[in-house]
Amino acid sequence: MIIKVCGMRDEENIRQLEQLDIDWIGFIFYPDSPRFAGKRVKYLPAKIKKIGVFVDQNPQVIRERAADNQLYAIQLHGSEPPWYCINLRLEGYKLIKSFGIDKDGHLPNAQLNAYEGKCDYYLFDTKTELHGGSGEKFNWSSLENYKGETPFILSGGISPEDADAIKSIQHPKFAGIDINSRFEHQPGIKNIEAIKNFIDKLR
Ligand SMILES: O=C(O)c1ccccc1N[C@@H]1O[C@H](COP(=O)(O)O)[C@@H](O)[C@H]1O
Repeated sequence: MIIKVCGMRDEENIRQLEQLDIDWIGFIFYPDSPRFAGKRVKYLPAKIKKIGVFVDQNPQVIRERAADNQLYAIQLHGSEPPWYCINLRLEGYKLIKSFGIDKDGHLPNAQLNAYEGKCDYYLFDTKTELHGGSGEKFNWSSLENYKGETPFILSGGISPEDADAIKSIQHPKFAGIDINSRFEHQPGIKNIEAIKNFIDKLR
């Protein structure tokens, strides 16, 4: 299972996180986020794959942030259309496209079909007025209705109490989790002890 910790921006906090057994670290390059990492992250851990989060931004900005921050993948949280994903993938980027699921757990099936084959991963987040980072969960039982081919990352309000529920997810396309605001002291500053305990329960 891929474990991604998102919304990092503080050098000391990143250095602490890199000691843990995580796979991906996420940096938010959307300036309106309280977790905005700036243009260049101050410290880039060598052994962890670095993911850049963007919201309806100019592809040239994505190219610059990707080059400056050694990004492994681009995570899109806006209304970027399928062709936008195709073009970035043609340039060689791995692509993660986020989809908002409403709290009742209705999957946006027409949208998911439209992006099939155009992304490396889908990311299922809770649909709110924010683009992400709401700390709110959707109804995970709806995941069993996902019949697509693209592997998915589960996101949206995952909290330290969720380890057992995550371990019980059996879906063949379940690839990993993305944790964020529920593991923070304040936006962008993670509670390393809470993340460590959570990973110990998951692994
Ligand atoms: O966290 C943010 O501020 C943010 C802003 C804009 C787009 C995405 C953002 N974060 C992503 O949101 C999900 C869910 O986070 P949470 O667990 O509900 O806090 C996660 O994938 C973050 O990468």
